Amino acid sequence: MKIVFYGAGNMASAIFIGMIENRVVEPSDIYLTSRSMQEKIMFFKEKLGVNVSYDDQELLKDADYVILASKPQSFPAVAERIRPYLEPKTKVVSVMAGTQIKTIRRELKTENPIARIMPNTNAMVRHSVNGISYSENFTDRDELIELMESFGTTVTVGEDEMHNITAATGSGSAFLYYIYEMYAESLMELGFDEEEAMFLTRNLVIGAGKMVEDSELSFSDLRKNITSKHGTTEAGLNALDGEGLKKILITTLNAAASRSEELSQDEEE
Ligand SMILES: NC(=O)C1=CN([C@@H]2O[C@H](COP(=O)(O)OP(=O)(O)OC[C@H]3O[C@@H](n4cnc5c(N)ncnc54)[C@H](O)[C@@H]3O)[C@@H](O)[C@H]2O)C=CC1
Ligand SMILES: O=C(O)[C@@H]1CCC=N1
Repeated sequence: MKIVFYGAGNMASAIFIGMIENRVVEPSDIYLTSRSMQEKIMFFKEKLGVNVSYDDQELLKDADYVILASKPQSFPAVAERIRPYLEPKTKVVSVMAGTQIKTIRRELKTENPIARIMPNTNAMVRHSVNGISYSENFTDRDELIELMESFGTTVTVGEDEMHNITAATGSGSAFLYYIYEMYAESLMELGFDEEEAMFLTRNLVIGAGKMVEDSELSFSDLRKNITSKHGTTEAGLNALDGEGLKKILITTLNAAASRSEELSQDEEE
């Protein structure tokens, strides 16, 4: 198998590290390239044993998959590199938020099968949620799904649903991290020093995550098990509801999904 990544940043590295650690590919199956010779990419070569090249012809020769893992704004430059050497057998897989299949087809000037995936950086710990949608001619889907399930779970969606998946799970962990960040800062307001606030928050989050993983209870039942009548938790939850937490989250998710739609419209102009 030959899998070529254009881009070796946060998302690409979470994917290829996930695939290698879970042994669905050999490090020698992975080929990386980036915009410039970067220390980071050489680190991956030395640490993991993956291939690194800046020769597009060599990279794309006999490739089974090419993974588009740059920012959407860099895609025209990436497409220029790929276009001359893309072989008919190579399946194109994009992780770029908001870049539509028809745009990828147009920029690459190709009829090759194209899939869009929307993973998240939890791929590093095998817990990415991967939205996936395909061009009609992407018929051989099982192999791609197997590759993706090595670093998480896969949900097949229509391309128009990608905006919501991008908001919900592509960006979603950043929203949760931000809440943890704000929680730690709020503990400092309560009187803990920074080290204590980070220690307490980190262990709280790890413990809650493990409870979600191990327990069969719903989020709501887990919460209710902590909430005594007229107790401290109830007082805190009432305050949280009073501030309109759900409304804040709906606004957050709508903003992210709308930005994904905007990105897909920008490219049509
Ligand atoms: N970071 C995340 O959590 C997620 C990111 N994505 C998508 O993944 C893509 C990459 O995001 P990140 O990894 O966070 O960005 P990043 O900035 O960490 O990495 C971007 C990579 O693209 C490379 N690149 C730029 N121009 C290039 C060119 N002309 N030729 C070859 N490589 C080139 C850069 O050298 C770099 O390695 C974005 O399109 C984003 O929408 C999707 C899901 C989650
Ligand atoms: O912020 C972004 O645009 C990318 C897409 C999903 C997560 N990160």
